[in-house]
Amino acid sequence: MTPRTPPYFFNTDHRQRCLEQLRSKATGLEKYIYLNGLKGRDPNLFYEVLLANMLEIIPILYTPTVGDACSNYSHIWRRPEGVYVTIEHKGNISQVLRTWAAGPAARIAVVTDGSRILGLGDLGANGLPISIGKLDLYIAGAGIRPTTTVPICLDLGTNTQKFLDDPLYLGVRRKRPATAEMDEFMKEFMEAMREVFPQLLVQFEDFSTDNAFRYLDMFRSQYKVFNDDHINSTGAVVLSGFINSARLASEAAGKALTDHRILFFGAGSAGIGVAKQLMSFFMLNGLSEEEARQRIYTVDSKGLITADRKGLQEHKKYFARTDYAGAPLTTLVEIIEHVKPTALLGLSTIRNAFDEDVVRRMASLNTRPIIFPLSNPVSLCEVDYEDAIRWTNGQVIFASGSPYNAVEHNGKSYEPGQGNNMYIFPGIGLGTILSKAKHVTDSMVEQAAIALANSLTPEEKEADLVYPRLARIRDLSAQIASAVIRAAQLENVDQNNLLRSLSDDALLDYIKAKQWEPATGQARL
Ligand SMILES: O=C([O-])CC(=O)C(=O)O
Ligand SMILES: [Mg+2]
Repeated sequence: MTPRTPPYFFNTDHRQRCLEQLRSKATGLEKYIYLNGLKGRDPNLFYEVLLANMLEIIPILYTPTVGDACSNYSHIWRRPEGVYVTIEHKGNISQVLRTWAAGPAARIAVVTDGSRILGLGDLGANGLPISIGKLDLYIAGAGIRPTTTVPICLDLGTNTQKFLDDPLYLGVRRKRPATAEMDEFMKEFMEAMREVFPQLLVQFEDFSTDNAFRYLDMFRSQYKVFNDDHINSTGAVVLSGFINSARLASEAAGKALTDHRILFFGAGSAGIGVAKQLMSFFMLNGLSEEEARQRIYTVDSKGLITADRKGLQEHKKYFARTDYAGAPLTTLVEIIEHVKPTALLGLSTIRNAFDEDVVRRMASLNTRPIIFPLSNPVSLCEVDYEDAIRWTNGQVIFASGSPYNAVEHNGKSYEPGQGNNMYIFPGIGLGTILSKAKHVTDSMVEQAAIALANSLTPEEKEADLVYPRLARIRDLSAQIASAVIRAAQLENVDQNNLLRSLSDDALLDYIKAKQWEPATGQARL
């Protein structure tokens, strides 16, 4: 028998009680566990509390605390809350997927193989919370119905010995398979996904970078799929923040937008992927591809990447400089002196790589230096916001991958930007779902970035922000979705003709009307 709701429930606000319980927890991880329990007990209430308190709760369910949740998942695990497809399921993957209740109603899956969770490396089966956290953002941020979401972790083993030795490790106790075996698994997986969830959009998340590129290439024209990391969403979100930052910096310096020079610290496929996306900034401002390429410099652990370096990896060749022939430039300060960048972007996962010397050099070269330390979570960030503000006397235009609080400096309050893909992927997903697009194209991603850049309110511009306030994420997601839908229509990949006949205003209203809301406390009782 279900116990009766106690009478006091009716005249007190249980959401307030939940918040108090949440706030009583001492650590981020405890807060995560509390929220997870709440979601298990009463999902509707969980989403009500989340929607009303997004700024407080998103950093717990998502970056940075989700990083701790993943690292410790085998130890904090309470109940099944997603699909594990393991390497041992090969041959039977569709049967495993059928165990998820959504079935044909499913619209969106976030799929990780746990091999590169944030900047934390190979976490194996502990990666599932990243899929769950992203889907909670789809639900809260874009208004996707919770019952149509599918969090998936592909458990193919892990190469992290610590987990293989952990008696409580949740995953399959083996090393990761060779490429050919994994490719076969992925092909069966994608085919099974289509069979079981015919309307599904798949977001690949935190695959190790080589695989991220390979699987996107392999599946993109066949299935509805995109990559949330540097290849698609992160590139788009950085492009968007850069468009607004460059405007602020150019206004302050009285220089043309095309004069910017961007230095990328970190030339893994993340750095190179974002660099390629940032070329659109210059091309949107009228430069040729070659001119755009010339405005980008890349740095790896050996220093400035030049074309004459022996044994240069393939993915680093495109941006390798041919205009420098001196002795190799190895320290970041030296490189900054040589390049004179207007913007410094970090995708290195090296904590504090942008030290005082580096930041002060950037400030001495630029009235308003653009500094984006993008590595996640905070423990891997290249520079803390407070330091960047102090060392530039408040002049820095800053966006980090992980969230920072506002900072007081000389009696003034400064707000950081968060250049995190969470601004973009909910809108890309919503637009793709509503337009019933067959594929997610580059142009849909680029238009999402431009829509985000254009979404600043006069008040946000006045406050010098480069990203809109996260509290508006539902509205932002609707605007982004609208741009994504129009791009899908232009490329003829959409399959919802009704939307073609709508004016822009009517389309926005249509999108907003589709956004799911949890029932309010009163309505549920
Ligand atoms: O999850 C985040 O905060 C951003 C992201 O996709 C990553 O760092 O891989
Ligand atoms: Mg990611």
